[in-house]
Amino acid sequence: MTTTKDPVIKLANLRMSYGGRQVLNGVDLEVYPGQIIGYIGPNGAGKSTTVKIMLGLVEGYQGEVQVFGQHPGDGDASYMKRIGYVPEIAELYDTLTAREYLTFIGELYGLSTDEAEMRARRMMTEFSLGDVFNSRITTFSKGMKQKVLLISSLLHNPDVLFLDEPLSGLDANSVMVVKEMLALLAAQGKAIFYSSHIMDVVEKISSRIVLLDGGRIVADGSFDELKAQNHEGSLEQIFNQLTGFNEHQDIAGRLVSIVQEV
Ligand SMILES: Nc1ncnc2c1ncn2[C@@H]1O[C@H](COP(=O)(O)OP(=O)(O)OP(=O)(O)O)[C@@H](O)[C@H]1O
Repeated sequence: MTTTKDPVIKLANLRMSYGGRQVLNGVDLEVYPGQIIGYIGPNGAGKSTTVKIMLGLVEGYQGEVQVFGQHPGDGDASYMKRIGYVPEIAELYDTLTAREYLTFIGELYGLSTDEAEMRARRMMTEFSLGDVFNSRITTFSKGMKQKVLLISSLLHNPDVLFLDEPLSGLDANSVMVVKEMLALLAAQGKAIFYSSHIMDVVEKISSRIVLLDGGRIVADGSFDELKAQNHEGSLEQIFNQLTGFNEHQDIAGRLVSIVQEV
């Protein structure tokens, strides 16, 4: 992919092993402002590991990692203020109210208390959660917690967003709001790393799709480019083809047989 802008993220020959087992086998990737990267791959492909390395949460990798020209783990974490992160499994502080939690997160990202609280309140209201701003997060439904997480990743107006299954638990109306919001943010120059197993959403929202399999990038391009290269109709079919998976009917049949055995 060619562009005149500098990459916000650059990975070169990124490798990582856990206990002698290689989980990243040389990942090369440059991400540019305005891109929505659909970052996909089978379970265990290495998606979360890559993201955690970029966030400075995992060390011990080999190869080159640059985020806004900085190297994670070099002691200067100032680039983190330009990043928003929605993890797949979140450690929300359930005993706090949404106001307390979001104000705390906003302050961590360098906002004043008043600014963090005001921005959080306004975003909560837009997500129809204005009435529960002062309620404890422990009382929230899964979708409500997901909205709080999304808000927490956006409070400080980051330049790069890492989103892992960001639509998890959201109702159909909220899904439309978030998809539209991501498109608007990308149009303003934000780079968005969108990791999900929901292929039809990835297909629609991504300007570029990166498919990781076995710790390697096996496809990188727009959906139309991948379609032209693979002669398949949907991203789900391209995913199946590139990851060599064509056994879903056999496996489903065997599972149903087991279910029916008793
Ligand atoms: N802390 C760890 N210790 C040992 N192995 C790990 C650790 N974290 C991840 N792994 C292994 O690294 C491989 C890649 O894991 P990773 O979580 O990056 O995959 P993923 O692509 O995000 O998968 P999923 O789609 O299931 O979330 C897996 O085989 C996993 O078991």
